[in-house]
Amino acid sequence: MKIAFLGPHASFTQLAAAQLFPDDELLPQASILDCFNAVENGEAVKAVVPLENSIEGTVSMTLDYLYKTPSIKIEAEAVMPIAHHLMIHPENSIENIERIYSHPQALAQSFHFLDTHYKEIPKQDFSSTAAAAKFVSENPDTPIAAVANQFAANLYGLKIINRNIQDFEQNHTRFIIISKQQNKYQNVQLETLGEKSGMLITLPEDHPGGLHQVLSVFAWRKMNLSKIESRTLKTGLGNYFFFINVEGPWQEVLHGNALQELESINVNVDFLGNYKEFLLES
Ligand SMILES: O=C(O)C(=O)C[C@]1(C(=O)O)C=C[C@@H](O)C=C1
Repeated sequence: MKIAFLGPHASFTQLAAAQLFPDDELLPQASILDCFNAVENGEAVKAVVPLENSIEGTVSMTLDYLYKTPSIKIEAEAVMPIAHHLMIHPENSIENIERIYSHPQALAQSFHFLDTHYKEIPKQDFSSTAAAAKFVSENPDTPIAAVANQFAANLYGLKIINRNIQDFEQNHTRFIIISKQQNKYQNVQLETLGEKSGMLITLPEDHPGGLHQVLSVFAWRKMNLSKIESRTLKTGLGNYFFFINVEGPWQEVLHGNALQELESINVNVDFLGNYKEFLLES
């Protein structure tokens, strides 16, 4: 089976995908959008993409494409510890470094470290941590560094200058498996952390108590929400959709009726699936 992931090789997303799909063919993609497109056009059956980080919060691109591509659902979540290292080409010296490249999430997760120790050096966004490491390895004559993981340093032959530069010790990223089927991904080798449902909700129009009405549908059924995040609809300031997680197994009648009740008050619901959350190794 073909599994797309945000590449290139040695990205954090690949480390997650390799643990979730050890026997499948992993297809590196240049961006999160390309991962969604690969699933949408059938080039890959599933994809692994980042959804949320414990320091930096939601990966907004993933949320946006979940909203924009209603045919794509979630099969599982997987949480992985994240450790960032600053690395250079072994022929270079850190004293000469003029620019630090990485994925915006990684630069943000290491912001205070980089600001304290390398304040004067400009930081530049790259499509992934691994792409930044690869670029550094391919340009030995350019005085640049990358923030990436240990596997990227090994694969691209880079020298680690500073280890574990993430600003908080507890740094975890939540990845999701997306696909067009509403299959339940199972894996008895991995530790299961829990079960939840994901949905995207759009309110009909702005009116007093609109969100309260939605929340009350969950509240009186004792459906526990573990996440609610608003994201701009891009149709004008103040227009949002909501990503909601409901904890626990899906109960057809009770929970199914909740969705019907939401639709009866003209709330648009895109149910993304009921799925398990797994724990991965770093
Ligand atoms: O750049 C990578 O290596 C990725 O896999 C992306 C990503 C992200 O978007 O959150 C994944 C995990 C880390 O949080 C940093 C970057």
